Amino acid sequence: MCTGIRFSDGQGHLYLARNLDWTSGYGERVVVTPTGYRPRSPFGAVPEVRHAVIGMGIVEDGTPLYFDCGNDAGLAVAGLNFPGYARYAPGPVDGATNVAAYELPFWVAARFSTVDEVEAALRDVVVVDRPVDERYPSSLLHWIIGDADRAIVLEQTADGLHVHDDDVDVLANQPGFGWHHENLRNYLNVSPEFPEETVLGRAKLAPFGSGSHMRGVPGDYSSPSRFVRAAYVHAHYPEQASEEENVSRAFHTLQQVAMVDGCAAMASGEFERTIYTGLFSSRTSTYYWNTYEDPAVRSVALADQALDGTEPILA
Ligand SMILES: C[C@H](CCC(=O)NCCS(=O)(=O)O)[C@H]1CC[C@H]2[C@@H]3[C@H](O)C[C@@H]4C[C@H](O)CC[C@]4(C)[C@H]3C[C@H](O)[C@]12C
Repeated sequence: MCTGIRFSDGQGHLYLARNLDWTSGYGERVVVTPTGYRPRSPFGAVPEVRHAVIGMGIVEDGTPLYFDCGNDAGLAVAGLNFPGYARYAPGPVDGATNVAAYELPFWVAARFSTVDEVEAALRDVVVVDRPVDERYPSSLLHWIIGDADRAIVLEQTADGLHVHDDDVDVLANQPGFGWHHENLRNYLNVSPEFPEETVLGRAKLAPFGSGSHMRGVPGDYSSPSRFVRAAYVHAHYPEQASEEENVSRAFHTLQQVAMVDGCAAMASGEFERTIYTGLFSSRTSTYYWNTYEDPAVRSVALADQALDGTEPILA
């Protein structure tokens, strides 16, 4: 499973981070796409690269396939599994902006600067089931898209394309965002406060300690539970000022919903684990990540790459 979060430092910078939870990786690396790259966009949705893009992904036959990425304008996006709900058009629709499912993150980051711009462009968009090749059929995803001000969630289901205002800045997997948001109303009782001593019959009861009012925040790895837990931790994390503090914030928050080997099997019997945690910071246009095997955080800054090239760079 996967979980994504968006936040800001209060100084106009975006941080968008995600866990990628799966049984194994795809050989993903940090991929930088320079503005000189000429996209082979199947329906012409990405005619050019207006903004240099950095994120985690693979490069298939010269085409960058991003799992999550950000751009030099401070906009970022992450794709999370949405099986059972995501439904793409079987082919391009006349008069629409047809975006192949695999290029959706790239379409966002290469073309736009703000969530407002993406939201306006989405009015004409149809997400199309056009795989990049036979090796990689379209993945069934939904997407969180964020800038320094806000986040939206994009879901294309049987009844069309939906854009949700993500006012909790969190996304997990199934079911849809609307369900997850409504479900938060089951958790109005949880808070970070230290509980008052209480009286039950003739007994005076004191709390066991701090965190007692968090009782009820679900601890399991299911998507609804991760959504609630991430929303709780994320909403209560105090705003941070420096880049280092915000990087620390992202990794600590996502650690709360990270999957540990051996705990949650898929139908195949293989266990899911957090393959990597990735973070895009618009303050420094840097991608930070760590992996299940190596928890040390590494980083690649866009500014250190040759941004005048014509091919995606495996950084
Ligand atoms: C498996 C990843 C999602 C992880 C996740 O959300 N798991 C949830 C598990 S569960 O259902 O809720 O049980 C997704 C996220 C981004 C996806 C990749 C990106 O979309 C880029 C390409 C797109 C190609 O069509 C398929 C390969 C691929 C390289 C995708 C493989 C895979 O589907 C990825 C890596």
